[in-house]
Amino acid sequence: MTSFFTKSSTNFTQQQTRPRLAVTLGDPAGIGPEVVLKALADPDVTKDCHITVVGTSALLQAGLKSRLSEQSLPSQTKELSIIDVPLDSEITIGTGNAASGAASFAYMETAIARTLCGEFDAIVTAPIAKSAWKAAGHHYPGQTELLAIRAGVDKFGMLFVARSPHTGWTLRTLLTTTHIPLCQVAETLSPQLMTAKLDLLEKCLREDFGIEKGKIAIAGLNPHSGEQGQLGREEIDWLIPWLEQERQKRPHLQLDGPIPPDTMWVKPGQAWFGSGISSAHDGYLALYHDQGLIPVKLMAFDRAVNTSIGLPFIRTSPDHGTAFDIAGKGIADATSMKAAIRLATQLAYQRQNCSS
Ligand SMILES: NC(=O)C1=CN([C@@H]2O[C@H](COP(=O)(O)OP(=O)(O)OC[C@H]3O[C@@H](n4cnc5c(N)ncnc54)[C@H](O)[C@@H]3O)[C@@H](O)[C@H]2O)C=CC1
Ligand SMILES: NCC(=O)COP(=O)(O)O
Repeated sequence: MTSFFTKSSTNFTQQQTRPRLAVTLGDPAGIGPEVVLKALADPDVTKDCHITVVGTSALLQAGLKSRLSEQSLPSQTKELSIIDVPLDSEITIGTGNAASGAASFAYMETAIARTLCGEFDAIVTAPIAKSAWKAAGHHYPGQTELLAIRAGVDKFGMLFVARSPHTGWTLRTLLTTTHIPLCQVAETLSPQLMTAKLDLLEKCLREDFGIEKGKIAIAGLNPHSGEQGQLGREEIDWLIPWLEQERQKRPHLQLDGPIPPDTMWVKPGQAWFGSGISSAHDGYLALYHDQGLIPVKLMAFDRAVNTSIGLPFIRTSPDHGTAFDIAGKGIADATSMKAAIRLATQLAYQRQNCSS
């Protein structure tokens, strides 16, 4: 199995228990059911974990009967373990709306409640449409925030993890702010928020990826990190002083920054495509959604995994969305969903190792 881990072993032993994963179907009008079925048909993805699908059984049956069944899929849904969440209203494939939003929200609530009761070690979520949740009356910026609220945590993060198929190097990008309008980014960023995210990233590198003395790159906000105040003052006013304080507090870490946001991605790009792994960082702290996710998706759209850190359980998800434009056509690529299941499995084994 492809490993996301740089140092720790991923050779699972007989003594270890296969992690129990709840896999939600996401928005049923999107490609979620398709990528879940395709992932579950791959024995390399399923061999080290026990998967229970949380979603609408009838949808999976329909998926198996449709042209999706021309692909490699589990031969029958009875081979799958499913928690059936029936639909209240009919779904139109390719159209996210109140009905599809109500369904994907119900899948999440079911998976979260059962995980909090101890039934699962991890939740793997297929994508939802935030607008469909809103249409159904559920006002959350996304699944990450719902998970954090239900788990009762206020310090949590959205981390994207991807392993290069070219070099084996792993890109880890944490977003400081996530689903807010761009015009609110500067006012939302603060030294306190940055410290909270750095705490999460340091802990995650250490506990989940076995990296004790991490090298972390921190982006600037403005072009050229403000060009000494000429192109924006956030770096001078608080980002550089904050970073200096953090360097004193965390001498075991190498904290580089604020790195001009455009050039920050040159070294990871080289490490991803074939040169210069040694000068790349173990973690990248981006200040806002698109600053972090444009490079992630350029390098690794087909395989990056969105991981929620800071929760009392593991949660992973593919990096892509509902892809309504191709839903029902049988052409969705399940590589990122497979990577999400693999990473959840590996994190669960890693946590078993830590607690034994
Ligand atoms: N984790 C989650 O729940 C996420 C949900 N979304 C939601 O998805 C919805 C659509 O977002 P978009 O920005 O359009 O991004 P998207 O990822 O759904 O689609 C972008 C483009 O990539 C293609 N694509 C996406 N996944 C693919 C796959 N597995 N195989 C082949 N092609 C694929 C689509 O056909 C489309 O052309 C939005 O409502 C957004 O909020 C977006 C990202 C993550
Ligand atoms: N762009 C990332 C994203 O939309 C993740 O959303 P969610 O997993 O919090 O629903």
